[in-house]
Amino acid sequence: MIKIKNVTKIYKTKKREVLGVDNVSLTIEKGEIFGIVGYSGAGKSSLLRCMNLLEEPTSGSVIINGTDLTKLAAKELRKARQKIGMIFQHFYLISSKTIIENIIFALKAADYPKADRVKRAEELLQMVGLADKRDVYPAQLSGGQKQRVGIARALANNPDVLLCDEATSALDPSTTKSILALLKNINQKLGLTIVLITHEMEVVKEICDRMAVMQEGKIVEEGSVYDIFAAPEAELTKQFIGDILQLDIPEKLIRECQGTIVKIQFKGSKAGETVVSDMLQLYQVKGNFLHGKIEYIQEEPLGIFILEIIGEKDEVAKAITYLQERTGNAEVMTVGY
Ligand SMILES: Nc1ncnc2c1ncn2[C@@H]1O[C@H](COP(=O)(O)OP(=O)(O)OP(=O)(O)O)[C@@H](O)[C@H]1O
Repeated sequence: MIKIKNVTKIYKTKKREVLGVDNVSLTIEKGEIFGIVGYSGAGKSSLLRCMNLLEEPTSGSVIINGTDLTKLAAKELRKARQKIGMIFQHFYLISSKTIIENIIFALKAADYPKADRVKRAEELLQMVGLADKRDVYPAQLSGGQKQRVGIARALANNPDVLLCDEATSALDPSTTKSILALLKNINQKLGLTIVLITHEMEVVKEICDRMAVMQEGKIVEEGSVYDIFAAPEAELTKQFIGDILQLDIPEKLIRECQGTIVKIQFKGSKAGETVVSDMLQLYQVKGNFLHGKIEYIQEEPLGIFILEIIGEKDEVAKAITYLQERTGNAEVMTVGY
């Protein structure tokens, strides 16, 4: 559906050249929600804006539904762009127009039949839960409501793709959740492909199917959100995930532990299994839970527990081997005995 092939974007300023996107290739399937994560300056916006040619790639191609946008003449490109909606962190609503007028404006720009514009705009407001705000001005709306208008406007022309540029970064956590839920709902109802860029791993965890991590213009890791959370490979990805899955235990508690401290990670259905109680029955050891949590990613559990194991050296070693075999992911943090 979206194929990015060897896209490079170099910005030429008076003094120097800046490499925004560095030879990125990426395929995003129809109907999926794809997240691109990275710190500020990583090249996320540049890459996203190359997807609808708001930024023209210096080299490489952007193929959407089989059409290479980089090869289109201006008129054809305008037409192709109508099938790519976009929402922004700062909404960009027209302050002198009411909510419905904002949407009608977008319909007009896309040559939507005049007689049907009001009906279509009302339908869109209904879809984003703002039917009652039809005639108010943007200044009278909260940030979350403004973003809902932004979404309605982006959907005006029945796009196939929705590009989201830090769409929730200006919103508080609970409004963020409601906007993400709306995006997910639209994705499922309309089969819309959504690409979002964010610096918040929480956003990706909440709604994305697959993701890529960007650094210095390049993609350093790519895969399903669950697999990346369960086993991140790149150092940067580990940092991002650490913010969510970090289990901090006070130093004092670690010092006071006599046993061996082990961190265990459970994937999928194993998160609910009785691995630890089985281990306690099989080996002459005692166990204390020091910390633990289960995150649900794509509705699949990913559990992390920190456990103190106390007993004779050999028994502890056997118990740890057992945990390793059962979970595939048991890491000794400090050795006790
Ligand atoms: N119009 C421009 N002119 C010159 N350099 C630019 C331009 N736009 C972006 N850059 C540079 O390209 C690099 C990538 O920027 P980009 O905005 O794509 O990153 P980002 O990951 O989206 O960061 P942020 O979240 O801060 O926007 C940065 O070094 C940035 O300074």
